[in-house]
Amino acid sequence: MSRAAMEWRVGQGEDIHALVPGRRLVLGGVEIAHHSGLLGHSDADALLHAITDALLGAAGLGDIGTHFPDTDPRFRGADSIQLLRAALHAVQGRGWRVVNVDCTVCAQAPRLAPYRDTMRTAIAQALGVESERVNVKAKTAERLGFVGRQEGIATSAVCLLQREIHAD
Ligand SMILES: Nc1ccn([C@@H]2O[C@H](COP(=O)(O)O)[C@@H](O)[C@H]2O)c(=O)n1
Ligand SMILES: C[C@@]1(CO)OP(=O)(O)OP(=O)(O)OC[C@H]1O
Repeated sequence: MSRAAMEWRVGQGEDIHALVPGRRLVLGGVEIAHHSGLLGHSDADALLHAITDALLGAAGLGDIGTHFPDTDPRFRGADSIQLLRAALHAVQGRGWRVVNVDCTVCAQAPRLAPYRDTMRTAIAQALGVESERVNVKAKTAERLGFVGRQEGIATSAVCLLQREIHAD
């Protein structure tokens, strides 16, 4: 008879994109009203990219650029929710389920607090988990550095995965 036990893995992700006029600002799968948006090959959703890397990292599956290269025209203008779902599919294929995700957006502006619950819901839906397993935080950079000058936005995320292992 085999005995079931659990194993856990933690993963971490980060991302930085430049803020430029004439682009949409999309964070956590949510479009945010602002005079500038993030520059990138995809929709440049830096929050979802950090979460995608955290998931892939926890499962030992490399990083977002390996799975979705920015030289591939299929990902030009891509909806990062779809990239996150594809990464989740790969992670789930190895038997992992998401325990929780915590993430931070470092942006001098705009104020993100009004969007936090919508982002949380969108991320949880993409991951197929209850919203209470996802947490979204926002920080300014106290006007310091490239984030403080509103030249870019930086993000970070951690993710915990869990799976059953069978010991004979
Ligand atoms: N873009 C942002 C940045 C911050 N917030 C909220 O303000 C709080 C204080 O931020 P500090 O950087 O001064 O520590 C932070 O905890 C967030 O709730 C925000 O909404 N949008
Ligand atoms: C998402 C991808 C693919 O379109 O491109 P970007 O939107 O430029 O994002 P980045 O975080 O620089 O790298 C991951 C990519 O390969």
